[in-house]
Amino acid sequence: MIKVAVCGARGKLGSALVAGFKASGEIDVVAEVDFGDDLQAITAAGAEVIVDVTSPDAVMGNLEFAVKHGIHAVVGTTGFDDARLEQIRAWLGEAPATGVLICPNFSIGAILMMQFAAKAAPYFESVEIIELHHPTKADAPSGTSARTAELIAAARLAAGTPNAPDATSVALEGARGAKVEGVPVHSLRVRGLVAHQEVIFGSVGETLTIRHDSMDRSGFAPGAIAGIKGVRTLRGLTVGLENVLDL
Ligand SMILES: NC(=O)C1=CN([C@@H]2O[C@H](COP(=O)(O)OP(=O)(O)OC[C@H]3O[C@@H](n4cnc5c(N)ncnc54)[C@H](OP(=O)(O)O)[C@@H]3O)[C@@H](O)[C@H]2O)C=CC1
Ligand SMILES: O=C(O)C1=N[C@H](C(=O)O)C[C@H](O)C1
Repeated sequence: MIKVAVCGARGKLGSALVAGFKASGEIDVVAEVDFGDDLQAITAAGAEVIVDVTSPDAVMGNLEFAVKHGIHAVVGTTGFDDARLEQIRAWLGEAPATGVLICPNFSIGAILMMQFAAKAAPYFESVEIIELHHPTKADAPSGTSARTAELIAAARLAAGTPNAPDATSVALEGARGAKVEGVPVHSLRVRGLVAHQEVIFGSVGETLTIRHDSMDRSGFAPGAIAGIKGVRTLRGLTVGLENVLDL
């Protein structure tokens, strides 16, 4: 049994993960921490790994605590940028035996969707992403869509794929989405949705749409467990659950 503390344990994702971890028989949830709770509960319980699923406002403080105490961290919280990643690397420089694994998406299906999108990316002229989420989400675009755009852009750059055609010369602000590494990302926030994404590719005469749907947050638990197992062998900062999966 791996001793795990969950930060954000009473949230939508956190409560689903705690239930999944307890049902797995592989994870011992030794601390369930939420807003206002003392982080010392994590060290007192002897946690080997912290799973952070809080908010963009809270996650950096929790990670600083984890790294300072030499506790590995698996991060489901989104809203990261280069400056935040650089800060985490700096903390980890002082804790060379500790690993932090940032997972913009824990769902195995979403990881495969991103991999398939990266594979398809050089073969089409156009690519745009639509991400659809519940309206209580803090960050836009989603961490998954930003990561997908980065993977697509890297694959197109490596293959020498030209920029996508776009004749737009007059547009309302936001009409063409947010550009992440040059890939337009369109964010929808709709009551009733959980987490969904479409990557739409096109060339003359054909399109390819790759879609993933999270219907229930229980679907995030198996990937989070793989992250917990994997992070114990990692050192430093790793971005992407695919790095600990045998895909
Ligand atoms: N990687 C993945 O696969 C997924 C990632 N996410 C990401 O996970 C994060 C959480 O999402 P979701 O569960 O929907 O959000 P919720 O708001 O439902 O849950 C967040 C929880 O964290 C608590 N919290 C806030 N600050 C702290 C703190 N300092 N210490 C401990 N707990 C704190 C909140 O408390 P309070 O409500 O009192 O503020 C709340 O209970 C988001 O960043 C989201 O994008 C979500 C789903 C999947
Ligand atoms: O906030 C959510 O709900 C989700 N957040 C993650 C993201 O920003 O990509 C993962 C998933 O899409 C659910």
